[in-house]
Amino acid sequence: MSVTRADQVATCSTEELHPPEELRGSTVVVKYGGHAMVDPALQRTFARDVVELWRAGLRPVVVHGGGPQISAMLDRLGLETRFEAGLRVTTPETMDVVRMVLTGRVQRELVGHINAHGPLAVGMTGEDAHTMTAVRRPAWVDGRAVDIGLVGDVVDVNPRAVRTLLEQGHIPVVSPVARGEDAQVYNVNADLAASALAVALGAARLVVLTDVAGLYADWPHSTEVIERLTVEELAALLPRLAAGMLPKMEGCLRAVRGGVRRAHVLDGRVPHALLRGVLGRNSPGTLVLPEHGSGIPCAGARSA
Ligand SMILES: Nc1ncnc2c1ncn2[C@@H]1O[C@H](COP(=O)(O)OP(=O)(O)O)[C@@H](O)[C@H]1O
Ligand SMILES: CC(=O)N[C@@H](CCC(=O)OP(=O)(O)O)C(=O)O
Repeated sequence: MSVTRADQVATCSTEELHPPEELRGSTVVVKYGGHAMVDPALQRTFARDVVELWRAGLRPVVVHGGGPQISAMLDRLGLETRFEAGLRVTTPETMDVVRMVLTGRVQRELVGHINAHGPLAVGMTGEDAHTMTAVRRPAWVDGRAVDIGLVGDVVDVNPRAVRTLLEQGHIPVVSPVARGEDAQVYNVNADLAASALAVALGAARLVVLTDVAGLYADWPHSTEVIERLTVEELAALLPRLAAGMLPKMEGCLRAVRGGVRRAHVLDGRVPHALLRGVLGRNSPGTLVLPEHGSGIPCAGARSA
């Protein structure tokens, strides 16, 4: 599988990895998952890649996760961690911790790593300038709606603040917290927040960095990665997906259906996966494409 080839990007620069013409000036939304932030060195490499994309003339927007970091803090505080269908059951007490860890810690660290290269990154949350409006959502478990507390689904995005930052040459780093019409603050899954923002910004790409090589065709029994699939194929597969991949692939589906030209799930543990995924020609991972017939899930699978 192409993980070894992805490693080779460590030696590449944007001189060697030119953005395709159609990507110049385009917005690329990058979702950086908490599980991919495995060590500070990798986070610094990620930040450098984001800056390389910016230098190559693209307009990157980072939406970060932090699920494992939130769970670790809840554990330290003696609070329970529980997920339903890949979404955290969020009490008001949990919400305080979610907000504190995401915007007070994870976002600050990423902004710091990017700004080691210049005054580029500006951190914000979906609450700021009413960028994301959410409504309370249940989790669907075995066809049944389960109350999971203060979890929100983004129903409206006002991209003005993010656009202004992009126009001024900044790199927005967005925490997945949103405000409701009821002024309640909601915990939003980062994959779904990234997807909603990508659609509202008219992004050319949604890139999702996680801790696996892509969408496995038969997880957890095999590590065969589905290379590419269409939205129709993904919609058919979605009900069979397990937690973790469920919100991620739902986010990819919503993004491509909403006009994003491609969504790409990549292994964020591989150094420079982002640069290779956006600028390289034969990137590993799983691609979700709009056109019918551009991929067949299992026939397009390869082993990790
Ligand atoms: N079909 C699948 N293919 C790959 N990973 C899967 C699949 N189904 C469930 N998973 C799980 O989803 C996880 C990635 O989601 P998650 O833990 O939420 O990561 P992140 O922090 O990047 O959002 C993987 O580590 C794996 O355990
Ligand atoms: C509702 C919900 O589940 N929210 C997520 C928000 C963070 C997130 O999505 O982080 P990852 O991308 O690292 O999983 C949570 O509380 O964990």
